[in-house]
Amino acid sequence: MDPNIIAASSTSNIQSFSIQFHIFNLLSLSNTNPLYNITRATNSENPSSIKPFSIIFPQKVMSESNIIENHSYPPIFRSPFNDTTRKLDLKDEQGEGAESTGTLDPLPLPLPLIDFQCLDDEKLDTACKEWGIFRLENHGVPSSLLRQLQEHAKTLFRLPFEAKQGLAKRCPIKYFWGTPALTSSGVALLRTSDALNMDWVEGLNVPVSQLHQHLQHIHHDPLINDFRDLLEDYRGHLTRIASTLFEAMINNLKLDLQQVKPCLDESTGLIRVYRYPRHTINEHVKGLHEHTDSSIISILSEDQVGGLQLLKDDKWLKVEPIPNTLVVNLGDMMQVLSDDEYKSVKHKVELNKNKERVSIGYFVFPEENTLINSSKYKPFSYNQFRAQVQQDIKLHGTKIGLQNFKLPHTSQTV
Ligand SMILES: O=C(O)CCC(=O)C(=O)O
Ligand SMILES: [Fe+2]
Repeated sequence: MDPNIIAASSTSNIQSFSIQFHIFNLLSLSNTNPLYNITRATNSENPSSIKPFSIIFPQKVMSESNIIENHSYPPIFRSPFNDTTRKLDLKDEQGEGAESTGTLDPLPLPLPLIDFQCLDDEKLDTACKEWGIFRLENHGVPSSLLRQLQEHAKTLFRLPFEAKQGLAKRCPIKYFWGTPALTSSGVALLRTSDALNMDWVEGLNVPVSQLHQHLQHIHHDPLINDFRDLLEDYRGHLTRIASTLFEAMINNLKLDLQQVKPCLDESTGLIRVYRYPRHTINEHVKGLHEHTDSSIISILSEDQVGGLQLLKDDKWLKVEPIPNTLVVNLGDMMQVLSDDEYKSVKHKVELNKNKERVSIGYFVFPEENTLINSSKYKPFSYNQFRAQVQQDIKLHGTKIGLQNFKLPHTSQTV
């Protein structure tokens, strides 16, 4: 057994008593019932199975910040409290788990670097064809804005889980966890209770059109007001960046900009703020499982922890975080628009063993009812595509995506 593990239920253990007392005090600061918070964690999906406070607590994660972090996580992510994860821990002890974030720890490979101030069309075209993802520098988003967004996001994520779940009322910022696949009202589409198959991520979903509508409302929590203002500022920058990149790509593809303009509809923009918990279990647990984005363009800013990986030539490659740069990837809709010349890149997020990670994604889509024409796919609207994806997730637990729309004579995928 791991020597760092103690039984917190042992009353003779002075250290464990002081930890219980400390947790009690910390959680009493919030409006939630601290005992409820702790005991409920024994079975997150079934609150009726509340058990007394009797947990195994690894000493190495006992700092104050860890305790705050733990009670802010969705219960199933609080690994020391969780039966499922104990089973997984045992696998680790038996050598089946891995110390690293994957059995094959991929090498970092520099992404193509695009200078937004002097856009090089040829370089951009090659990056879109060969990679479907690139790094953007000199994008004009102030580093102070990126820093403030990260700081505010971290503060919000550290709120108790129950407080985050209550965010929804009269607020465009909605909390989710366990899957980023949401209905248009922001509710999780399908969340498995299986720890191995869920996405170990929690997030805030912000449709930018709603951000606009709520700008005049004063939320009772100044933290939310400030965060909303920062997001609005960020939205302005990202719509500018997305539309400039889109125009350059359309130009490179020799398409008629006027005709395809509705394929980038600013009002469809979504901002997703994610927190990935630290890695505590084994390499099978993912922050986000392998997927492609459904968007036209996705733009990511991240802290310095890292975890994003992309599939290139059948190999997983690590994306290294570089301060003040953005990572841009193309989504399924851009692949269709380009007749498969550009790639909707497969990617995933691995968890870090020691640190949690915060990233902020911006996703923009075609106008809902515009038909997207391509020689490789039957014509469809983004509305139809999204409905199909949602149906596939409900029926098969996973997105099938573009394969559903491919014309028979072009079954080769990129
Ligand atoms: O957090 C990240 O690095 C990636 C997020 C992502 O892939 C997504 O939201 O689709
Ligand atoms: Fe993604």
